[in-house]
Amino acid sequence: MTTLYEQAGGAEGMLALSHAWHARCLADPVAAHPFEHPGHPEHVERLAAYWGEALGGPPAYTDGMGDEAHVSRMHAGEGEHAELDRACIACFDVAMTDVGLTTDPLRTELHDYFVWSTGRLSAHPGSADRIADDLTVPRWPQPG
Ligand code: HEM
Repeated sequence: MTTLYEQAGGAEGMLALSHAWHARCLADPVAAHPFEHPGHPEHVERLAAYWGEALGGPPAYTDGMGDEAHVSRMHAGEGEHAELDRACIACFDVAMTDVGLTTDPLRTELHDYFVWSTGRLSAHPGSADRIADDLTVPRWPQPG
């Protein structure tokens, strides 16, 4: 079976989508602020590696960049932010169009992955204290 990673253009496709999402967030009045502070200089590349791994590509993220506990903790403790989540999801949909991911079922699969992940990463609004060390990068589609 061809993975979503391959269908979306492999490493190059992930990088293009990550760039497009980041640019769309920065241009959005609601989604911009988390990304305006100076962050990791290779944020876009790291995000692309993570998405690729989650969508069936090689373990480019966990092979030296980080792990799921790190990603979960990075997004935890920010309080409730449903409006921000909706804005980031809308930016993701526009970013897919920007990079030519316009056909179904691929587009819907990627959208569903992003919505699901946003929900998971918003699950610890209070603090990162209860996030375990041994989490694995969740794959999409989920088995079963
Ligand atoms: C409401 C939506 C989201 C917001 C506001 C958000 C915000 C952020 C911020 C501020 C960073 C740090 C950027 C930097 O270092 O410059 C980050 C990093 C990251 N985010 Fe998100 N994020 C969101 C959704 C997601 C989703 C849905 C995923 C995965 C499917 C994800 C995966 C990651 C990864 C892998 C990193 C990089 C970790 C590293 O540097 O090792 N994020 N995010």
